Amino acid sequence: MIELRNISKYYGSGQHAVQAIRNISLQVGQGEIFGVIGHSGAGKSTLLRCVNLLERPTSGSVHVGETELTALTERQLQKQRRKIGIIFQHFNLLSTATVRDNIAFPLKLDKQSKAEIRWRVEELLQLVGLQEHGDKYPAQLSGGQKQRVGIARALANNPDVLLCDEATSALDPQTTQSILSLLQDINEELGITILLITHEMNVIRSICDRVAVMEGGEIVEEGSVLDVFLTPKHAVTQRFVSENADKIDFGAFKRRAGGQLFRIHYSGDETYEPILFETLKASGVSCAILHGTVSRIKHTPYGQLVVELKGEPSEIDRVVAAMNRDGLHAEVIS
Ligand SMILES: Nc1ncnc2c1ncn2[C@@H]1O[C@H](COP(=O)(O)OP(=O)(O)OP(=O)(O)O)[C@@H](O)[C@H]1O
Repeated sequence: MIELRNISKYYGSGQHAVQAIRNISLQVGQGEIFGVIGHSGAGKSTLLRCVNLLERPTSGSVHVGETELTALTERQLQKQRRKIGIIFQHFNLLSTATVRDNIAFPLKLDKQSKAEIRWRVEELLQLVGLQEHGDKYPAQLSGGQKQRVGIARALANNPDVLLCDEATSALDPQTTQSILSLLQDINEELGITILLITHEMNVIRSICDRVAVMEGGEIVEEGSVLDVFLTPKHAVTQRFVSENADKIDFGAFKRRAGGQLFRIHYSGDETYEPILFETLKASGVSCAILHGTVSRIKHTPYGQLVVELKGEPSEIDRVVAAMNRDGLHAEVIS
């Protein structure tokens, strides 16, 4: 649905030119939620704005659906842009217009009839859960409600693609989750492809299918969220993941004499299988659980245990090998 081919972007020229994007190629499939994560200045906003040509790449081509946007005239581009909705960190609402008028704005630009606009605005208000607030002004709304207006406005022309520019960065954690759920519902129910940029791993973990990690204008790592989150390879990715992972203070665990510490990871179906219990039952090894979590990466459960195993070393080796064979990932800590 979205394809960026070898795009580079310079701001300015000559000695003072800044290269914000360095030869990036990226593909986002239809119906995917694709996240781009990076620290401030990594080039995320520039990348996102290149997708609808709010920023024109200095070189390379941008394709959305069947159309190469970089080959269009300004007039043709205006028409194609209606198929690409965008929402912003600071909502960008018209402060002097009501919620209804904000949502109606792109429909008026599209010269739709008054009756059509009225009908569509009510439908969108319902979709984003703002039926009661249509006559209010943005200043009378909470941050989460303002972003719902932004989403309704972005969806007004039935776009194929929704671009989200740090859409939850100005919101508290609870409101963030409600907006992320709304985006996920929109993706699943309307089939809209979503490309979002964020500096929060939590956003990626909650709703994205795939992720690209940006640093210095380049993509340094890309893959399914599950793979990137569970086995991050690049140092930048590892930092993002560790900021979001639950911290374990290994020094705090009281050990029994002769005990050995292991960390056990699990994800997907294995999370709900009694593999640990069954493996231990058949052995002479005892187990104390010192720490445990089950979380979710989008729809996939994953988690980790820290356990202390005690028994004959050869029996412990056998237990660990059996767990690894049966779908857990056990590694010795000490
Ligand atoms: N309009 C501009 N003119 C000149 N330089 C710019 C412009 N916009 C961005 N840059 C520079 O391009 C680089 C990438 O910026 P960009 O805003 O794309 O990064 P970002 O990852 O989105 O950062 P942030 O999260 O802080 O917005 C930075 O070095 C930035 O200073």
